[in-house]
Amino acid sequence: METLVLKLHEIEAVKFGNFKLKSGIFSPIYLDLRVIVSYPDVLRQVSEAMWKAVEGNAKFDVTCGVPYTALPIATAMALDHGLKMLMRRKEVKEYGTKKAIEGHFEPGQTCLMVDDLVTSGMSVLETLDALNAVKLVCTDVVVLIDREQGGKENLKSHGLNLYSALTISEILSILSKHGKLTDEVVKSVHDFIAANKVVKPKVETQAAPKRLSYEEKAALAKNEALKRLYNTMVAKKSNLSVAMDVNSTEKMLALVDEIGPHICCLKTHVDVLDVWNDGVAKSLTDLAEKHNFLIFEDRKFADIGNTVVSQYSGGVYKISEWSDIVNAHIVPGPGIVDGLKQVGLGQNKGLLLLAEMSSAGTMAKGSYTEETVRVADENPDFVIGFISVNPNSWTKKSKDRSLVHMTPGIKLQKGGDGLGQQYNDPKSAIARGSDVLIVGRGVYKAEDPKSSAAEYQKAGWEAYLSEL
Ligand SMILES: O=c1ccn([C@@H]2O[C@H](COP(=O)(O)O)[C@@H](O)[C@H]2O)c(=O)[nH]1
Repeated sequence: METLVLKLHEIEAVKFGNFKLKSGIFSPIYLDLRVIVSYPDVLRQVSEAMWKAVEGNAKFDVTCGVPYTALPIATAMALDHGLKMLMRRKEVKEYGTKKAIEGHFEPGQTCLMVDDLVTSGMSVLETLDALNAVKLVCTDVVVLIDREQGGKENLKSHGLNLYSALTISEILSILSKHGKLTDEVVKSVHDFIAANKVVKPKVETQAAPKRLSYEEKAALAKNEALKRLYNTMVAKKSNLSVAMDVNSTEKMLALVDEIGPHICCLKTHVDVLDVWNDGVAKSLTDLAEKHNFLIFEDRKFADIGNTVVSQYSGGVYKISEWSDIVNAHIVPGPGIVDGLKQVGLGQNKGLLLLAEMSSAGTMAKGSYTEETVRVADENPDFVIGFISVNPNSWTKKSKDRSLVHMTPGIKLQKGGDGLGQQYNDPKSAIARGSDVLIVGRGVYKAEDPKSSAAEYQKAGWEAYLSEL
């Protein structure tokens, strides 16, 4: 440790003088660990010293560097000890994945936070918030230097154990022993530290808002179809919606009868069927009654208000007569919601807005997704929720916690279909804030669609219960 401290002093990562801090106060010591990236031997010694401080004390699945100074340190530690590492973004991008935490992990895994130094613990607590928001569990933090200004106590009060390779007192005593500091400087630093203890960090952690149960959402719901959906989910212990995208009407009806007991909602694409008439519509609504599920026609309306009125209520399909839920893009502007509402509200129907899509390269993201929240908030009587993929990353902007998130692109095995579809497994989708999982080929193309529906029902429901 002596060699490391002398080296840190030599490269001016630890400096003594009279330094104006961000807070405006003057400090006789200044720590600038950013410079160690220019000294690979020091970087390795630092990461090794930190590893020794935490090794055997903390149990964890992954590590996460606190941006920015600690990122190279965490990387060195990960490389030398074969640790899985995550990175926190300070600025969440408006494009791409919009992830605050980069890297692969599973919700519920434990994460060791890696920082360069701790004063009050504020930056660690900000990272803790970001990690907790994606359901990572954190109990331990490792730093190179504890400034002994109250950070350890503050972190403890948030349930975090702090491990440090060095304290300011140890640095002072090593440098003084080697004649690098006068007694006067040592005393001024001790006095400064004692006089500048930070008892409580100014930023309190924001616990991730508790997820509402389906019963709680039902109680808040302002729309009849939405209330019915949640009540059905609770009664059947199912958050599964099957997308029955087969072309044969006969096969569709037979399969729906088989899987009916396992679903809360059937999703249809009426325009892919080979036969459609009032009799088929009647068979479908009879099955919905027999097995107690709602019907969601995935029509994805995208026209002006006047046109969608006809598309929803008229034509060959007369969608409003047999479906409980439809969906729409907001590309045309709010007039599309007004048009659909004119038809559906009086008949207790509900509308989902396509906030995100599961397909690669989707344009439904960023400010477009956020605009759907605004449109939903303006129509609480008719808009019942969203087609979404990663709702936890943007729903904080919504006032209405009753809204439902229905997520397509679900399969027990992650992957794609070669045509842009991107699959997530039920557990990760629910952890990202989804309420209803939409499964198509995973069920209707399975060897035994009924068993497959039962399997997805169980996986989805267990994932939901584990989040409460
Ligand atoms: O973003 C979206 C919106 C809708 N879908 C529809 O969901 C199903 C998914 O079927 P799989 O066979 O499970 O891929 C299908 O009806 C799509 O039209 C979607 O996938 N993504």
